[in-house]
Amino acid sequence: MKPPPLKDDCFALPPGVAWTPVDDALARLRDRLQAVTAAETVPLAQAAGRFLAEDVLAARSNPPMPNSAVDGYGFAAASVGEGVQIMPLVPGRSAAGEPLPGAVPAGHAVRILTGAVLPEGVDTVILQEDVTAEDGKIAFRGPVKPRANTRKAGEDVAAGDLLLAQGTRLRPAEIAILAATGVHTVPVRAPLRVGVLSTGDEIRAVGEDALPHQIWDANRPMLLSLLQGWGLTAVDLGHAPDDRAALAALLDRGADTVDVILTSGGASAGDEDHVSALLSETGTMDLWRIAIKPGRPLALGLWQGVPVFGLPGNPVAAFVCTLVFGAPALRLLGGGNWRLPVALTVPAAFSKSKKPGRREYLRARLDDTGAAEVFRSEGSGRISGLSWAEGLVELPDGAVDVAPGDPVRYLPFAAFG
Ligand SMILES: Nc1nc2c(c(=O)[nH]1)N[C@H]1C(S)=C(S)[C@@H](COP(=O)(O)OP(=O)(O)OC[C@H]3O[C@@H](n4cnc5c(N)ncnc54)[C@H](O)[C@@H]3O)O[C@H]1N2
Ligand code: MOO
Repeated sequence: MKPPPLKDDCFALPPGVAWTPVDDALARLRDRLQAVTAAETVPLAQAAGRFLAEDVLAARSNPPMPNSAVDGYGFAAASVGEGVQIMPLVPGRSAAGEPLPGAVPAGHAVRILTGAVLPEGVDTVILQEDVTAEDGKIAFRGPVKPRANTRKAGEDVAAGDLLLAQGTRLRPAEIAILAATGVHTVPVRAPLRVGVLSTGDEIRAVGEDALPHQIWDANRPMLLSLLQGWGLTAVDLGHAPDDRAALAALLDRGADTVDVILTSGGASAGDEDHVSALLSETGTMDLWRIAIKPGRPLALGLWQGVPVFGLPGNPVAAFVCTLVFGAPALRLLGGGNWRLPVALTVPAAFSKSKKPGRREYLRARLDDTGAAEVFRSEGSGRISGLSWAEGLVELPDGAVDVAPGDPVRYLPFAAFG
């Protein structure tokens, strides 16, 4: 079942807006985007990493019956007083998977193992370390706390409880709770297919020969591997020269095979910026001039109903825009909940005087003391700095003077996606 398509004007900005603050751009993406992938039911073994297409209720309680949390002896707390207690043991035992048939009479105890169902007449368990067992009897010191060392039926989750909400990503912990509560097939979204293409006459594909005025395509392999790391289906759509027909053909191919397209290069308004030009022709394009550094030009549009993120060509800008805007947007498009990365507040290991007007993302990593150091250059073509970095320092939209020791927001790369 395929959800309805996105609206033609989903990326429209209010008229007269010049520089869109990052938070406004994010709010707009959150409001305008929705799941575009089909819902399907898959066995739990194939559900890891997927987003739930519907709320899921627990099919059974966890645990299903009251059981023992320890290896020891079970009895009714009501039979236990203060001081030394001696209790006869009933024959047999209750083990996990092998419950004791029948009841344990008042004043009697039963051998019980971790995970075993509490037999009728047992509500409390004493640790075997606290007991002397001899000649079919046990001795221990009272009082005991009623229900000690036991787990109530449904104390974790009760049958019929809302287990996981629509849009939840199924991580190992979610897989475990689904398995434990008897939900063995799950309604999930199909994996989001994201196509990546590069543009520009200067670009040569990895493995091709490059003349001195040509450069190898760094963005496409970078973005494809970033998307794969996020558990998305990354599809290589190739490279288009600065030629509108060739680019249109690649976009057509993308529209037939993927759910979202990321392009890099040609996003601004230069003579050869065909991504923005083509998307403008379809009438669905909005060039978002976002108050962000790096990554100012971000062209957003629909190509035959498929959302296109026209990323800037500079590799650092393409990477940062994919993290800042792509990660939450792709999550929504794939059926997930809106989620922004959680920043750590850490001391700065650098100084910087920042002008007002746009939010800045600096390539950064934490030093031995946990302070954020930043790459020596802010050049948007300096790919080596991305490799040096392990995250980004986010400086606010307004002016700020950062001195060593001042708190700054640090976003580890792992916090995105
Ligand atoms: N007059 C202005 N010029 C530029 C502005 C501006 O505001 N006014 N902004 C600059 C900034 S900032 C960026 S970022 C770029 C973005 O422009 P495009 O998206 O049109 O990118 P291109 O011009 O196609 O490429 C920019 C740069 O990146 C290199 N590149 C492109 N694709 C790849 C690739 N796949 N792998 C590696 N490197 C790539 C390309 O060769 C250029 O050097 O515009 C600025 N100009
Ligand atoms: O997007 Mo540009 O590379 O901001 O610096």
